[in-house]
Amino acid sequence: MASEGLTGALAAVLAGQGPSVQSCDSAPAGEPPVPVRLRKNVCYVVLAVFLSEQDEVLLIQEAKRECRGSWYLPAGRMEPGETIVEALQREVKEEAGLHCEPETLLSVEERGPSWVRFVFLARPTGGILKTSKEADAESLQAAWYPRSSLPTPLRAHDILHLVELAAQYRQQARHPLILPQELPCDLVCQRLVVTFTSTQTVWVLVGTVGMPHLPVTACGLDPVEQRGGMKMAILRLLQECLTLHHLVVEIKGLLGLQHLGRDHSDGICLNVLVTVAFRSPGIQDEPPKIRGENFFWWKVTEEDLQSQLLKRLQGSSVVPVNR
Ligand SMILES: C[C@@](O)(CCOP(=O)(O)OP(=O)(O)O)CC(=O)O
Ligand SMILES: [Mg+2]
Repeated sequence: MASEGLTGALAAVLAGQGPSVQSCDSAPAGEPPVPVRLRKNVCYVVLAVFLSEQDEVLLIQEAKRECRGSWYLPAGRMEPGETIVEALQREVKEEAGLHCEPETLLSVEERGPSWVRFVFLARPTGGILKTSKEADAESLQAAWYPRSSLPTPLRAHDILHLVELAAQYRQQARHPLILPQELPCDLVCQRLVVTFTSTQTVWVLVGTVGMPHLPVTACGLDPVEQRGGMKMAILRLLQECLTLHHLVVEIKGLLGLQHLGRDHSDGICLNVLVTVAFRSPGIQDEPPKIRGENFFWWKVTEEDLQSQLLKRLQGSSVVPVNR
């Protein structure tokens, strides 16, 4: 992929899209990564934050034995064969009685590659709010509560931060609207936009195996990568080409997310913005040296692309992961 191909791929990723994953530049040592299968070796969860113009939050009252009567945001585990948005709409309909449309990803949480939760800001588009008369195994009821006085008990307090994220996003959108791109993927993997910046110049790490491309790292489902979280796969790829001990690596967050779900393609590709910088202060005009032939630094010279990338970097204009 000559520079115009790379330019197109980077522009697509910055727009929340991106090419489908053809291969990986880094994978866990040993066995080739096993294809992911929902409800077998990976669990994906969807969760919706509805925040009305009156600053009210939609909560559901849980019916499950282990948390019966407690309140939570509409959320649930994805089922095989559905897209992420279909899962969100199904869970909201089952638990709150409403039809909805997602507005944007607000956050992605992961406890290693086998458990990933997609948090959306969403808006109701119809349906009838579920009352206690329609209580069933999915939920006892749903109700709107002022954000300043949510009901108790809550199933878990992790939703308080998510409600806050929604309120902040409504107040000032820190990133563009980002929704999953429906593209098939067999693995849990991450496409990296690894950047090095120096006085308004930005370089991006490019993989050279095959056509030049934005590098992709496969996440392992083994206990080591589970414990370390998805950042392990990013650090593994960077260690293969950079001397990390004199660099600071920061995983900024998501630019996009690719998943299909239909036709047994349960994998996901997270498009992740990463920065590398030298630990020692002082202006370093050139990016760190790359070991081997499998990667190079591509100086982004196309003006519009460079300014888009610098803007995203300076504003941390990404979907937070585990934050
Ligand atoms: C897993 C949660 O994020 C909540 C969503 O899972 P549910 O227990 O509500 O699953 P469903 O029965 O499919 O609705 C809570 C957690 O501890 O992660
Ligand atoms: Mg649920």
